[in-house]
Amino acid sequence: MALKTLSAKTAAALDKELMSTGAFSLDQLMELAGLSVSQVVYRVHPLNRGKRVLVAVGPGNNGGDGLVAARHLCQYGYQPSVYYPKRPKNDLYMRLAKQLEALDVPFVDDFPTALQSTDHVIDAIFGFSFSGEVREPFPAVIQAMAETKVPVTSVDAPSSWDIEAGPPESGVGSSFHPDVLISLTAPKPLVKHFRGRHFIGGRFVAPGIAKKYDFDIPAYEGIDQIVEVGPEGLKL
Ligand SMILES: NC(=O)C1=CN([C@@H]2O[C@H](COP(=O)(O)OP(=O)(O)OC[C@H]3O[C@@H](n4cnc5c(N)ncnc54)[C@H](OP(=O)(O)O)[C@@H]3O)[C@@H](O)[C@H]2O)[C@@H](O)CC1
Ligand SMILES: [K+]
Repeated sequence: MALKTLSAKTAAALDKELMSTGAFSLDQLMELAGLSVSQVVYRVHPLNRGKRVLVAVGPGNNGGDGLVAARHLCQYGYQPSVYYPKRPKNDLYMRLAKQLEALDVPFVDDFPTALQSTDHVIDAIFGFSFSGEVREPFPAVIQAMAETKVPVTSVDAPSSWDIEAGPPESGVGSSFHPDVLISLTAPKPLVKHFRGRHFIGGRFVAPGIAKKYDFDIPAYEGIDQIVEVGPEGLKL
């Protein structure tokens, strides 16, 4: 049986609820989301496969998850570098960037060049609030991720895919098929077009909230922040 999915609209409503009646702060949710992303990378790409991880960071909370993941990966012994071309002047994102600077994590300006000397990529450009055509400077970044042979892990959604409909039929993103996807709290409808390794993360949802929004909390084991599920979100 396939796991239930959350539309973009429902995912945004759930996010709001977690931070209102759920009493979480955004920092808390992002920390746990980013921690789960770092655990996926550790699972699919252990240190002995190469320590260099390039993180593509977008302007919203999906990007914030990427910044948090970069920090945890650095603490695990990886050598992350961060491409972060659009930096909103928002206290939370500025603090996350500063925490990386304190760890001497390099920020790179040229994504396609950085891609030539990395072992793994994290796509934290857009999540459930993405819509429309990809705007500058991201089309070339998405294209580079589509063409590279380096494995790519996408956070919550393959960036440029429509949250409901999946990959665009033509143009930017139409040939972007990441190797790994981590869906946060629950898969989005686009997952039916995804054929790689699929994980669920974001171990912070109370059963009452999952019931209200009609999705399943996966069976996390032990101290894991992630659960691997099968193609299309089928339970393994
Ligand atoms: N509850 C959970 O599970 C949690 C979820 N979390 C994470 O939050 C993510 C959702 O974050 P989010 O709502 O901030 O939006 P996100 O997807 O990062 O993108 C918005 C940015 O992209 C931009 N943009 C949009 N379209 C564009 C285009 N065509 N071309 C170019 N730019 C475009 C848009 O720009 P704007 O339209 O405002 O100009 C805005 O700046 C979610 O997927 C998950 O990863 C965790 O952090 C916490 C717990
Ligand atoms: K993404």
